[in-house]
Amino acid sequence: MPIVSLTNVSKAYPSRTPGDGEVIAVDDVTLSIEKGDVFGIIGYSGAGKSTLVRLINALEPATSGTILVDGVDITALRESELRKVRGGIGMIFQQFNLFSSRNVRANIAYPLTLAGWKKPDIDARVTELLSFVGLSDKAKAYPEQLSGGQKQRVGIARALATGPAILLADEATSALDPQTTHEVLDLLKRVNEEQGITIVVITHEMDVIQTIATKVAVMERGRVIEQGDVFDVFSAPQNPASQRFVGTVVKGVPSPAELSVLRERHQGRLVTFSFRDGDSSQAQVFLDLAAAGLDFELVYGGINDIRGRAFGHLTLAIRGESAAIDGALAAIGERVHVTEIAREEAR
Ligand SMILES: Nc1ncnc2c1ncn2[C@@H]1O[C@H](COP(=O)(O)OP(=O)(O)OP(=O)(O)O)[C@@H](O)[C@H]1O
Repeated sequence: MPIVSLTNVSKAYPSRTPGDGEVIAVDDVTLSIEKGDVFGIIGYSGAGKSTLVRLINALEPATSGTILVDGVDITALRESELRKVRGGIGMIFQQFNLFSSRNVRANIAYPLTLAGWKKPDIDARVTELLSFVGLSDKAKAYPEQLSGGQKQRVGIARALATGPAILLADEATSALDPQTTHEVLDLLKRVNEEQGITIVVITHEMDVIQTIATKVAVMERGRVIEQGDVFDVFSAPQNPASQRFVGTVVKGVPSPAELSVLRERHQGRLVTFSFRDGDSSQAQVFLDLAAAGLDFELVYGGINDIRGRAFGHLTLAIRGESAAIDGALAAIGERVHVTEIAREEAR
């Protein structure tokens, strides 16, 4: 059973511009998140990601549709019952949202105090969490004495304090440098793998998804335009908007500017071969082209790794008789994805 499931969920807000009608922030979204997933939600600013998370978190009511969290329809609950649902969901934020007047230990203890835990139990739990996030030596420090990465570790410890089943991360690494981002992502991976917590990651940073997510949903103008296994969406995105996103992080696909440079420098037809693990080997492609009597050179390429599975793109400039090229590409196209990105131009 999914831990979170949305069916035809929409959320409309009155527009911030008076007299301007409504903004449909989330538009007819259906998705399910399985227990143990690291589920990424990506999309440009304004796509509706934060609104979607506020709906899952029961911070806002949906305008229509059904939202099940752990099998409970939260759209039908009263405020007192919603509070219980929120207790099972931890949240971390881009700006960390720590209390600057409290030290690290007191920040992490805060939700436990709210939940009515006894002092010795709080102390033991906070000590355990400090060790899990690697900040045992910072218990007495104040947020302003910490680096961004350390602050987010405190945020994670605080979010985990009451033992939630789900952790929502809203742009949790967007304020961090790349090295610190990777340390925080490693910690989130441990939260998922060692504690079995389902994580929902909202981000506009594709490499965050590539590093930790198992599933991904791409949002555009309130809608989910593509969703699936990260490997599938990244290695063969179907929707043009997802292709644009994925193109920003996937190695091996020339950008339009790079393509015109390639076009300038190399004669022949420029063809990209896209490989996914299990497909026919790159060597076989070269052998097939050679067997067809074609002349070719490798002009662009790259291999990507997503959680141990590889895919890649190689662009070749192929020269020879047009019919021979067409025949070879048709035969190779039976086994690997072939995209002709530029034909020979008259020079
Ligand atoms: N309280 C609100 N009142 C009116 N409009 C809102 C409100 N909250 C969000 N919106 C609008 O809904 C749309 C989706 O916003 P949302 O913040 O969910 O997008 P996002 O993908 O999270 O973007 P960002 O990354 O910039 O936060 C935007 O057009 C936004 O202006």
